[in-house]
Amino acid sequence: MQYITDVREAKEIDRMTIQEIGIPSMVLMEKAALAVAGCVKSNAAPESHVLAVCGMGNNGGDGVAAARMLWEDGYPVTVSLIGNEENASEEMKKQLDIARKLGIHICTGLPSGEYDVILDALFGIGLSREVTGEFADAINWINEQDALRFAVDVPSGVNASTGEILAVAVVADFTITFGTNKRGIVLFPGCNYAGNVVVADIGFPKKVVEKVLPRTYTLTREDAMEMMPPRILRSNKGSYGKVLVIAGSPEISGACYLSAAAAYRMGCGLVKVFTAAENGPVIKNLLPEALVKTYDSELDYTQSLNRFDITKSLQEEIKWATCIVIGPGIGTAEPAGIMLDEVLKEKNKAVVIDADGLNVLAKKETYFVKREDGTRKICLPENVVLTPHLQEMTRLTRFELPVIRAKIVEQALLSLESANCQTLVLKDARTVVTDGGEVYINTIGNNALSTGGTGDVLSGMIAGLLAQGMRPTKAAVLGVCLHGLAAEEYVRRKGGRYSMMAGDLLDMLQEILPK
Ligand SMILES: NC(=O)C1=CN([C@@H]2O[C@H](COP(=O)(O)OP(=O)(O)OC[C@H]3O[C@@H](n4cnc5c(N)ncnc54)[C@H](OP(=O)(O)O)[C@@H]3O)[C@@H](O)[C@H]2O)[C@@H](O)CC1
Ligand SMILES: [K+]
Repeated sequence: MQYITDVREAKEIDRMTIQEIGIPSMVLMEKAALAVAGCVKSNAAPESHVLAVCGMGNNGGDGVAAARMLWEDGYPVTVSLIGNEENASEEMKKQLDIARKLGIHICTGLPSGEYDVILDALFGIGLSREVTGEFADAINWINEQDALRFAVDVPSGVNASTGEILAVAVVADFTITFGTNKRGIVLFPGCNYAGNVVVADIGFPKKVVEKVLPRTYTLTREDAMEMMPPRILRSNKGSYGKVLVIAGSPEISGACYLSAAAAYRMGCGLVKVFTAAENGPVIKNLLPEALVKTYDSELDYTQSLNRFDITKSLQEEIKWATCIVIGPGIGTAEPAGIMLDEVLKEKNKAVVIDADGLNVLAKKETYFVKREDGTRKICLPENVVLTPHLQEMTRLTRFELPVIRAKIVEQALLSLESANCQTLVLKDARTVVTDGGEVYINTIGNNALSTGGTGDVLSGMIAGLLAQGMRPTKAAVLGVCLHGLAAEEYVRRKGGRYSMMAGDLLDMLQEILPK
């Protein structure tokens, strides 16, 4: 597991390390600078002419120190100072003093001349507002140069918490970030500016990081493999749970197939599909391993007798199941709403609500608390997992799409508002999973996933894990991570991002899951 910090957490780790543990700020800075210089030496030619563009905070101090280390190693180096030196931080003043005593070339403002390497040390986690004036000019100039760009801690101009661009930002080839990865260079659009990210250990004590306990984390492939539920030596199909997939409508059959097949592929013992009668033969043909139960989609479900029948039939299946998926391809007609209400009466079995299940949910005021500004908080119990993409999220919460896009972690948390309620899987290029407490940001996967049906596969995968006894949030995190790994495996094996279809993920699961 890798912690990802926002600005507040990163500053708190700095503060505690310096003030409570007693490691001097200059020691941390020297180590940060060593990491930057090391990254330059590993990636740039030995004769490279280096320019360090430095602001007046400690990020600038890192830049001056790294420039000095490269200078000691024989690189021709220039330091360019942007901003008023009178406002420089104590550490920055000390670094400048050292560099001047050594005779390193320092200029005020942007230099003329050409450089092979530029260190971007204008702003790090101290960036506090939009970039304007000479700072914006410097960033634009840096981006125009034909040089390798190394960003110190964070590309200047990127909000290190949200990934937003504060007017303009450096487009780096490498970012050397200190101690922990930063949320702003994991999330879009910030990650597009960071290039290759190196997380450098500069000596923040583990104890401090654990005490600050960053809220956000990500997983590696190894972490995911370790989280997999165990396979028992003496087992049978009853040992790994039963998934009920309530999905499909007269017009759509593929979604419930993909979801059901994915649940099986994740290792659950039995899958039953509850679907419109029109889908019965299709599912039996595509997935003979699944049990199938159907309802008559042509009946009038405003009639209480028909409502009673479908509810009764569904109740039996809910009783049978270990966990339930509702929504893929289910449509928004009357039966979908009746079935969703029935499923949500279940408080002990895990329930995944996906796709049209979410659109139906969005129309039911009883599951939400309205705020004065018209937005809504989702109020469902902790056995529920919701898997909206951003558009579905706007329907659920009434948050505006650009706001969710810009602040995906904050908006996910705001929609739940308190810990230990339902799990939210907010799907995007960086999917966020949270139950209101910890936040997982998925960094695995690729844009091959941007195709119809991949969401149905995900809902089935999560259910497959839930059926094997995983807690909702853990199952959601692991499902998202494995879903990304399957897409990466496809690209690795087939060499392209264009051709993948959702069904290919099912085949890739066979490749990536533990043998
Ligand atoms: N603490 C430590 O010991 C360690 C810190 N480390 C390093 O320090 C970095 C954090 O340093 P930091 O806190 O000094 O902030 P930093 O990113 O340099 O920016 C602050 C400066 O920018 C200015 N400013 C802000 N926004 C602006 C804008 N839009 N436009 C114009 N000016 C703007 C702001 O000015 P002011 O807001 O006061 O006007 C101030 O001058 C961190 O990312 C890491 O690299 C490492 O060495 C490890 C040890
Ligand atoms: K920077």
